Amino acid sequence: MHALAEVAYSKLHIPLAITGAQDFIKDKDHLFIISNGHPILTKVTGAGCLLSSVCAAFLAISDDVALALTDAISYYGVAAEVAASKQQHPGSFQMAFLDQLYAIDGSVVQAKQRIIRS
Ligand SMILES: Nc1ncnc2c1ncn2[C@@H]1O[C@H](COP(=O)(O)OP(=O)(O)OP(=O)(O)O)[C@@H](O)[C@H]1O
Ligand SMILES: Cc1ncsc1CCO
Repeated sequence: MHALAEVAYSKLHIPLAITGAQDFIKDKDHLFIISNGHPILTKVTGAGCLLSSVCAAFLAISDDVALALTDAISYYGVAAEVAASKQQHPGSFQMAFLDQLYAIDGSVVQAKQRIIRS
């Protein structure tokens, strides 16, 4: 994935995000690697589509695409972790996740986010 991010950026020359167990955000100056989230997200249809919408919301209020994507994806992953600590089955998790996207604030995200900058 790290190599894919580098190759994709070298061809496209636009900021990009590749999501999965780890998330890679690449632009001209930065590579951010996020290790938040939870495997149960793969059991919920639309988790990637909803993340795209969350990214759009963060991008709408930021001048820096890579930083906005990093903030959006780490927030999303932290919300999933908190929700998964409360609900372990996909249907209940989906509701708990939506609740945590509403409930968590910046201090929770800052305390739990795992981001490597390189
Ligand atoms: N194994 C995992 N562990 C932790 N987080 C994960 C895992 N897999 C996906 N995620 C998280 O789930 C979210 C959605 O990413 P994912 O790569 O699953 O999207 P997608 O494949 O495009 O989704 P969709 O199935 O909706 O098309 C991201 O925030 C990502 O970090
Ligand atoms: C293809 C598709 N249809 C509903 S959700 C989804 C995946 C995007 O998250």
